Amino acid sequence: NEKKEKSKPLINKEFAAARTILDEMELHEDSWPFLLPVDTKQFPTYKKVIKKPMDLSTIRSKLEGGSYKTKDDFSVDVRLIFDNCETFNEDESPVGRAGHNMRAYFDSQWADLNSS
Ligand SMILES: Cc1ncccc1N[C@@H](C)c1ccc2c(c1)OCCO2
Repeated sequence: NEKKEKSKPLINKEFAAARTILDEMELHEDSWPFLLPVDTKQFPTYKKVIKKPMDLSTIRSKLEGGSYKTKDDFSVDVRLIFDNCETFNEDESPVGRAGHNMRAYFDSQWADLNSS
């Protein structure tokens, strides 16, 4: 029977690439809704509706803290931000639009990284 494939450690090149994409996303003008965890006192229904909250500061802590074993683990958390955004926000709202813009930006950066 197949030995379970252990996930590879996030090698330095992958770590550096993920960090660069994260740096760029934090600087994007549309990142403001995603910089910090959603304040559940400000949005009391958020915790009930969104089962796995995620934001850029949490991803930063996980990346710097070695929580991601592969660059794809990192991308799963990034996409979770935008999926949560679509669940909770109207497409035509400021936050909804920002989420679509940020997802498109990430997808483009991610494609470049994976084509290089
Ligand atoms: C990504 C997201 N999804 C659902 C709800 C909130 C948020 N973001 C917060 C930062 C946020 C986004 C927009 C805001 C705000 C806070 O506070 C008041 C005015 O508008």
